[in-house]
Amino acid sequence: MADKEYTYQDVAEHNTKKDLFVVIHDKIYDCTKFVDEHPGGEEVLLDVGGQDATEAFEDVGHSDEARETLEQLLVGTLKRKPGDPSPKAQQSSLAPAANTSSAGLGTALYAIIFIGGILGFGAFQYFQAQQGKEA
Ligand code: HEM
Repeated sequence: MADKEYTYQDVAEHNTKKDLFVVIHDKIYDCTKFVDEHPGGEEVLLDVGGQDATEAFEDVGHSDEARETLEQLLVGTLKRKPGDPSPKAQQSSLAPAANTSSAGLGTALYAIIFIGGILGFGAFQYFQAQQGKEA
């Protein structure tokens, strides 16, 4: 059932609280059972019912747990037809991950430079002390 293909027109028919599909990253999710449980409220889900909710979903910065929940709601993939809206926020799904990892690298680099500085300073002090002894 999860590999069923839906067009935008098919998805658009599922836009009520009793029958609620959303499109996120070109996958179709059936939120009907989830709508009452959504920590962000039913209103926001109903707003994007039957439509592409990629941007709305990503803008909130949902947790990994939310993404796991999402996978359980998967019912199919989007079948694009000419003239359909273009994919939304495709890159932005990658951007936060890329940013996080580069931020992590940045911190590590600072740590290495900092430790390197301390080691260098220690060596310098040691060197000076040795020279002092010789003189
Ligand atoms: C079917 C898709 C969705 C799932 C599975 C889902 C799941 C969740 C989960 C588990 C949370 C709790 C916080 C977290 O773990 O990140 C959450 C919070 C939230 N969600 Fe969603 N969500 C979905 C779609 C949406 C959409 C389309 C919107 C539209 C704006 C939205 C708006 C919010 C907001 C505003 C919160 C924050 C609530 C708060 O912290 O008070 N969600 N969602």
